[in-house]
Amino acid sequence: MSQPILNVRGLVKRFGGLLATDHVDITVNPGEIHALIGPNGAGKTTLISQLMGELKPNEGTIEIDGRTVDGMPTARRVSLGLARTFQITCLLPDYTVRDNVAIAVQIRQGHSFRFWGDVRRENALAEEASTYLGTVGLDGRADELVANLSHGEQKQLELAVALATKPRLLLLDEPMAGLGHVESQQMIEILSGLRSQVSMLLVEHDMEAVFALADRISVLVYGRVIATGTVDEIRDNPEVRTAYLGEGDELC
Ligand SMILES: Nc1ncnc2c1ncn2[C@@H]1O[C@H](COP(=O)(O)OP(=O)(O)OP(=O)(O)O)[C@@H](O)[C@H]1O
Repeated sequence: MSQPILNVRGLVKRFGGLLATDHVDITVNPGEIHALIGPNGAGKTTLISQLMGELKPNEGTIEIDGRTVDGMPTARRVSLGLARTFQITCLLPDYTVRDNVAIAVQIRQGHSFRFWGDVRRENALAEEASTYLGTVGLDGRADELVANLSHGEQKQLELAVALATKPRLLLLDEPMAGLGHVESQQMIEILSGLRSQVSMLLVEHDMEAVFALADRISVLVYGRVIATGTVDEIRDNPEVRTAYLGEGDELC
């Protein structure tokens, strides 16, 4: 079997006396969507922040495509193919949809944000940006200001911005958060369509989305991975039911 695109071993993060990440082992294989679920405060966002290099672990090691990235700054991890989306969108509201993606393309190409004035004149940037907007179903909204987008459209745009960095592994922090049913279905379709292009670690509370998308699921409780398995294995796991949902509840 080919080596994992992400290999995390024994990752520990302490906030004072709180063990937010408790010796976490997790892998994401090429082409895999690996969902990470768990109750509020389980440590999911803390884990993603450590993968991106935004938070320094106390112990453990992280490999991307067989390469140890411990101590590497975020920008170098991005250049190795890591990208994240956020629970709360992180976009430039006063710029157009296309410009938000074009800026990400420009930064990927090694230009600094301060050369932003050139972006509008750069047709190649705009064309590449349009490709990513097409992938997430926003091609018809390219000239709209971000501030005028619905919450669901902003989530789609954030995904396009992440794709513009040409990631090999996408870290998705609750892409369904705040979406209505129709928008969630749309996001599921978009992510499903991306699975041949990019591996994903999907942090999500929406179990319908998790079950529709995940090849494997890991369950995090109080910072510890209590189970990893296929959708069926996790759905039928009594420890998961008890720890995650409480006795008697169903993972539906
Ligand atoms: N910077 C910080 N300083 C101190 N404690 C923190 C910090 N960041 C997170 N925590 C704590 O670490 C634990 C894990 O938080 P985290 O946000 O990673 O959980 P989560 O699983 O992402 O939760 P949610 O599903 O609500 O987003 C929580 O108890 C949280 O209060």
